[in-house]
Amino acid sequence: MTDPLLRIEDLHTQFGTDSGTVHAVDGVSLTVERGEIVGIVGESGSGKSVTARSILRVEDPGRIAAGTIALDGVDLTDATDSTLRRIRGDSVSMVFQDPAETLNPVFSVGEQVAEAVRIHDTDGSQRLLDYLNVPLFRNRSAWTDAHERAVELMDQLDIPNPEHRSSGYPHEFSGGIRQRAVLAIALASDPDLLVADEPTTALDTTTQAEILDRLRTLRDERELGILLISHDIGVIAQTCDRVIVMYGGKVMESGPVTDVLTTPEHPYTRALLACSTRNVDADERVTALEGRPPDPLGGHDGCPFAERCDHVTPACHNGDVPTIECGENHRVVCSEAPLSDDSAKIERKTETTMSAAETQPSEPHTEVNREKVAPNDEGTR
Ligand SMILES: Nc1ncnc2c1ncn2[C@@H]1O[C@H](COP(=O)(O)OP(=O)(O)OP(=O)(O)O)[C@@H](O)[C@H]1O
Repeated sequence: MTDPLLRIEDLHTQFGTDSGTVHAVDGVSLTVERGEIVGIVGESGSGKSVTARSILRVEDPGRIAAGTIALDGVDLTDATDSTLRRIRGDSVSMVFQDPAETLNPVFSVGEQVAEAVRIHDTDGSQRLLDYLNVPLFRNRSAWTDAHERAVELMDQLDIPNPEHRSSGYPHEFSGGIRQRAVLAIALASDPDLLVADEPTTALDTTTQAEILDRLRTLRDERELGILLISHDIGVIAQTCDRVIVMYGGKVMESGPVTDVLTTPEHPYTRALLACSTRNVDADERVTALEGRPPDPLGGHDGCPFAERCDHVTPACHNGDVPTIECGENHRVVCSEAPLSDDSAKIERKTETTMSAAETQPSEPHTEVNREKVAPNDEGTR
C-alpha cells in the first residue's frame, strides 16, 4: 500500500501562555491523498488553522508536543528549518484568507507570480548568485520565460486579460482577482499539496463559487491534494471529497462528504448543520449553537462537546471516547453514536444543502457498524 500524500497522526500542538498551556490541537489524525480535497470544518477556535499551520510550521504554529506529520511517507515532525523551507517552496503551498498577507503592494502582480516561478526554477548556481546578491533576472530570457509562465498561471486561475493585468498592482484589483493571483503564486512551484485556510471567506458568493470550482479543476488536472479549511459547511459540501469535523482541538467525525453531511452521526456535526445558514428555510432565523466552545487551557478529559450536548451521559465526561465505524471510511468519536432521535429532520435539511451545492448525495447508510476502531485513527481513510 502506498503512503498517502499527507498523513497526520495523533497530532498535539500546544501554546505556552501566561495562563497555562493551550491545547489547540489535541490528538488529530487525518490523511490527504493525491487528487483529493479534504475539508476541515468546525466553529471558531476548534483548532483548524493550528492543524494547518503545524504542517509547515508557519505563522506562529505553536509547539508540536506529540504526533507525526508525514509528506509522501517522509516524516516532517523533526525536519530542520532548511528542509521545511525547501518543502514550502516546492511540494507544499499555503493560501490564507487575506491576499494582502501574501501580496507585496509595491510590486506588480505579474512580477510577484514570475518571482515565484523563478524561485521554483532556480538551480544551485542561481542560489549561489542569490547568496552573493546578484540581481534578479540578470538573464533576459529567464525573465521572459518566468513572465510567460506567470501569465499562463494567471490565465489558469481565470484572471481576465492576464497579459495586461500582469502589470497591475494589488490595490488596483478586486479581492477576488487578488486571491486568484495568490493562488497563481501558490501554484507556481507546481506543488503536490495545497493547504488553503478560509481562502474564499472574504469574497462574495459568486466569486467564492468560481474559485472553489477552479480548485476542483486543479485537483483533477494536476492530481493536486488539497486541505481546505472552512467554518462554512456549504463551502465544504460544494468542494470537498472528504471532511473532518473538528471541535475543541479534536476530530469529532470524519468521512466522505456525502455520508457525513447526509447522515451525520455526531451531535456536534448535527448541531453545526442545523446552524448552517444554507441549511435553514428562507423564513427561518439562523440559530447559533447554544453554549460556548470549551476552554483549551489545560486540555480536557472525555468529549469536549459534552457540556453542550443534548445526548450527554456521565461516561462522556471521563476517559477516552470510543471511535465508531459507521460506514465505509465514516467514523464518529462519540459514546452515544449512532443517534436514533430526530435524524430524519436533519437528513432532509442536509440533502437540501447538498443539492444546493450541486453535489451528488450517496444513499444514506442503513446499517451502522458499532465496531470500535483505534482511538488515533479518527480521520484516516
Ligand atoms: N499563538 C497562540 N497562542 C495561544 N493560543 C493560540 C494561538 N494561536 C491559536 N491559539 C488557540 O488555539 C485554539 C485553536 O485556534 P485555531 O486558530 O486553530 O482555531 P480555528 O478553528 O482555526 O478558528 P478560527 O477560524 O477562528 O481561526 C484557539 O483556542 C486559539 O485561541
